[in-house]
Amino acid sequence: MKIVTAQEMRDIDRITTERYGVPSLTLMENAGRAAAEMVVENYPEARSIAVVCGKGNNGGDGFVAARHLHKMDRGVEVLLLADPEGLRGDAAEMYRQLGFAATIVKSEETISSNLQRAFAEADVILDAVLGTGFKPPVSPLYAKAIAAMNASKLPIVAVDVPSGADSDGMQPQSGEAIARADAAVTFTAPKPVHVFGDLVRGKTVVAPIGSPDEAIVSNLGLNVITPADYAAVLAARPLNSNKGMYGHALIVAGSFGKSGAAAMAGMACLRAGAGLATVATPKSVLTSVASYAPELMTESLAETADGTICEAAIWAIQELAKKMTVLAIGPGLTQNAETIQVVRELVRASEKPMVIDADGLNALVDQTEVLKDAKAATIITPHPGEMSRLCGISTKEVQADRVGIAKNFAASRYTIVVLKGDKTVIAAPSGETWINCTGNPGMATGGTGDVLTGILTGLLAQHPQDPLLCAIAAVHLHGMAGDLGRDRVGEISLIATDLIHALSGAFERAKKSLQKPWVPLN
Ligand SMILES: NC(=O)C1=CN([C@@H]2O[C@H](COP(=O)(O)OP(=O)(O)OC[C@H]3O[C@@H](n4cnc5c(N)ncnc54)[C@H](OP(=O)(O)O)[C@@H]3O)[C@@H](O)[C@H]2O)[C@@H](O)CC1
Ligand SMILES: [K+]
Repeated sequence: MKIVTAQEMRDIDRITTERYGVPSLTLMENAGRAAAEMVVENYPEARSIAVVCGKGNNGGDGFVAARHLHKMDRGVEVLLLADPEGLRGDAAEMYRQLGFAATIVKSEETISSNLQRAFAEADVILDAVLGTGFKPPVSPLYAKAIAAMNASKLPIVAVDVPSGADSDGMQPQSGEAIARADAAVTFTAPKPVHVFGDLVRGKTVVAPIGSPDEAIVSNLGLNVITPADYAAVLAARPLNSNKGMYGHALIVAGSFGKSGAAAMAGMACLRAGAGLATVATPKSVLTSVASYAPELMTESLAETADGTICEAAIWAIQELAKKMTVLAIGPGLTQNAETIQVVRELVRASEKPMVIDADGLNALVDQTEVLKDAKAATIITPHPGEMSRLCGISTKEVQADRVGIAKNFAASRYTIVVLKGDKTVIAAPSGETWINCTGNPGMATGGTGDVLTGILTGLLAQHPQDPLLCAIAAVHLHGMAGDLGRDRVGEISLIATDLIHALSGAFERAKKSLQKPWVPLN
């Protein structure tokens, strides 16, 4: 789904009205109704809602939401931070249609006490003070309203953007003049703040309000991953399926002391739906990898004195690869000099799509040109530290421009880059760029990268012709599995195998969300 700027959103709304004949009042009606429905769905127990409205169209959405909440038998108090005579256009019309009296709160002296009084009787606040039309700094009256909302203990649902936030901001935002938000409902398409702002603690959803897909254009060149973007990966299988239809993945991984990385990648690959998964691993660790799960096939490789894959194994791996649909290389390999040579040779010679991770990437430092000459599609999955080594810059520099660095590398090395971390960036050689919003800090634990490699390889085994589709699906589902695992065991206790166990739930959640009118970003 495209990310659009505030100005692009205004253009989209205008074009929807002018070219497609959808009245702007209808857009506002749909937006406000979606906001009301979001409140009821997220807080079904809430009986009383305080709707705080500014004087622009964001406030207009608030009036519509208030009318619908009232119809849904909720107690509603509208707090209008302006003179009703000052309302214009659609907002003025929706104010007329409200059907009950609003509380006018426009004095700086009394606003705090007025809002406190209203919030004492409410269960939820709907924040419709400022949306995409906000120009900093926040006026003193609105600042007091935002401070009162933030000081309350109530959950806050943001209409469009949290009030006081910069819709177009590409970095995390914070500050007293920005409303905190526990959920947000935005319209038509997300704005940069919804993806990069780190302002909404819970769910952010995008509600379609009437703009056709053709009207949604953006020059930002950034997309956020939603299940609809990888629906092909979620499709039901034909009844006459056999395992040969879903690919055979070869995962070259593991070393003495790091058999778990190989096992986890293999199991995640199977759970992602690969028809068959074979883990090729040094001879001395084969038994521990194989004992992890009976479904996993294993191949024993010649090894160095340190228990890592040795150069003599290259021929065997290449022979194995001939029978495979896709390859993954990297988890738990170590940086043994001989093992590095194995990686370089495999990447150079592979004729099958390939996922390269972890020590597979470390082996390519100063050798990244080899990616450019690869015979088949490659997907690399570096964390910021690995990316910094590949690019020869500091991790800080990588983190300061994650999108730019990933895009440049993808375009210059003809590889798909999955730059991991909070808001994983996926960049394709074509310039197409995606951002992921699923996942949580609990996933900062050993092995979650191996699980991602496994999921990605498993999807690639099934869709070897579309590596970008597999990359966006794998990253989104991996984050979702992390969220489901977190919900079960908590952020602190989450470990990588929890993600493997939660992967089936992630598939189900993604499939279910295809049926819903609102598109969840996280
Ligand atoms: N057809 C559409 O367009 C649709 C739009 N939709 C909705 O409209 C929203 C955008 O509406 P918008 O453009 O009216 O801007 P909005 O966010 O309400 O803020 C502007 C108001 O705030 C004021 N203001 C500005 N800065 C300020 C400050 N620092 N401190 C204090 N005040 C400040 C500014 O005052 P002014 O500067 O004009 O005096 C003006 O009154 C969008 O987010 C979505 O929710 C949906 O209904 C779908 C259809
Ligand atoms: K708002």
